[in-house]
Amino acid sequence: MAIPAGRSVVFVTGNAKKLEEVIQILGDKFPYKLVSKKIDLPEYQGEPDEISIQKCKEAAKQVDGPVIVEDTCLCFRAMGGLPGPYIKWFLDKLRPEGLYKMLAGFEDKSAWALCTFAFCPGKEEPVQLFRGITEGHIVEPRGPRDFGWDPCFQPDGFDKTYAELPKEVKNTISHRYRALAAMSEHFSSQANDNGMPDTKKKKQND
Ligand SMILES: O=c1nc[nH]c2c1ncn2[C@H]1C[C@H](O)[C@@H](COP(=O)(O)OP(=O)(O)OP(=O)(O)O)O1
Ligand SMILES: [Mg+2]
Repeated sequence: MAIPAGRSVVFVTGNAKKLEEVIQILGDKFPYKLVSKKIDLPEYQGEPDEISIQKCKEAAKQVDGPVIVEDTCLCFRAMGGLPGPYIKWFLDKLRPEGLYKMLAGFEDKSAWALCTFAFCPGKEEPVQLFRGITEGHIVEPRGPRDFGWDPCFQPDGFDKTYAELPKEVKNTISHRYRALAAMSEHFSSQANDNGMPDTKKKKQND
């Protein structure tokens, strides 16, 4: 579903750190103006895709226009993917230390972070999903405490936790970066199809 180029899209989130990363990652790569709106949407239950669709439909209803929402899961392999979408409550009660201790009885400390962006052009319209996954391990917390479970997630290929990594590094390998790359790519090619200049096509025709 296309929206006219130059139009704005509302990113609905109650999480200021999420918003900060989205702005840093997108830079000027996104063809629409992103306007943020702080609404604490309900924490739905179910499979990640279904949660993101419900969350996005509710946002579109409240905003009554094009919206984007995002939902983040932290999934422990030894626990069949849990806490997954319920990580917010686990983090809230257990802090990163407790998340690490949850895996004490398991040899497998591997985990993946899943980010799902959902876009809906307006209420009663279908929702489109864009996903990003980063694999890693749950470790004893290290690094600054300014963003959620970052201190206890160490992405594969690094000896630092998300919290210890410079923001510029996290933002080029993260679950959020990957999901945003998929979404940006989709909208950029769509913007091109809608008459915006496409340098590649032009060159081929020259
Ligand atoms: O990159 C991240 N690094 C560390 N922690 C993170 C990250 N991304 C989300 N988080 C935390 C926030 C919340 O405790 C839970 C996801 O829950 P989630 O519902 O997606 O976020 P939220 O309720 O804070 O904001 P929103 O209003 O967009 O739903 O994991
Ligand atoms: Mg939430």
